[in-house]
Amino acid sequence: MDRLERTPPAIEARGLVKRFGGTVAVDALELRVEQGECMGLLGPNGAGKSTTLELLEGLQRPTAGTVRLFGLEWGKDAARVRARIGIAPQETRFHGKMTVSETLQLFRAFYPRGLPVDALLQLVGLEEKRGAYAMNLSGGQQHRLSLATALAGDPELLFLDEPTAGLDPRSRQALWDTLGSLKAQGRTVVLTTHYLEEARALCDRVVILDRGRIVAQGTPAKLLASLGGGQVIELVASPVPTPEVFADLPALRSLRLHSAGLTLHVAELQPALSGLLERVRARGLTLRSLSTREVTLDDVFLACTGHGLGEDTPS
Ligand SMILES: Nc1ncnc2c1ncn2[C@@H]1O[C@H](COP(=O)(O)OP(=O)(O)OP(=O)(O)O)[C@@H](O)[C@H]1O
Repeated sequence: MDRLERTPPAIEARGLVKRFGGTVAVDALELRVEQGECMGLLGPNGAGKSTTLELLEGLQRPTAGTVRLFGLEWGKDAARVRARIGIAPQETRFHGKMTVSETLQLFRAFYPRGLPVDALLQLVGLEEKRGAYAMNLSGGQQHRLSLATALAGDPELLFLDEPTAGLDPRSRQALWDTLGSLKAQGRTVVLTTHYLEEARALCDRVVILDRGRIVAQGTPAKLLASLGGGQVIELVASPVPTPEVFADLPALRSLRLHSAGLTLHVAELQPALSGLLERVRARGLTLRSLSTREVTLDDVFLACTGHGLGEDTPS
């Protein structure tokens, strides 16, 4: 028996499909997450991230396909699977008249084994709020409490649906630190996010979904490298230049005309910028704005799908 047979993956989904009437939310998804891995699901609104998560969590039944967690199937071994996972949904409503500590005692009681309330409070940095009513916590503290409830059963596998949505940068960084230490403890983490920096900071692997399908996956570094690195130039000029004006630009990799102007992906900045300014002058164009930046995961997404991560899935 080889090592992989003895250590089943934390998650193995085969041919996963979820339909809601005529909408195919998840479309023939194949997914494997190794134990100890942190995997991020990225995609625009409506891409199927939450539905995928809920299928993996056993909260929804797939229309077709199978989900195995640690080699166990939801249909056959639900109790054993449930004891090994923790779920922090996109929104958690806590009982307003229960304190943080009482809330955690309640969640802890759902599991035959797990972490003591004090350890949970410490893990998420809520020790000082143990006596506060859950309804009086700030947004960031509520996210922390949600994470603590997901940790109550000391899970090996954590599912987090947009764990830092709506948080200010400081609270987000604090939660990233907590998630970093949970990863360091060897827990497997699957999270959905709209924040590219979050995926870069936390995830060993990123899966980009669009219309329920995987359009790209790999380490954040590998995904960025798939575009060949380089830089992006954003340009607005009047009159609006046609793409042909820059088609023979030195070091040009790709070019896209959109409502806000032109986006050019270039291998090297200096020759591209010199060539660009020459063409602007030669055509008598007036530059309205010009900026450059590193290639981001959004550019990878754009290259895969033709639309941006910040946009809704086109219907
Ligand atoms: N219970 C449901 N009934 C009908 N359609 C649904 C249901 N849940 C999800 N959908 C549809 O399935 C598709 C995928 O939705 P899902 O919530 O999984 O996307 P998402 O990527 O998580 O989006 P967001 O980033 O906005 O949370 C969407 O078209 C959505 O309208």
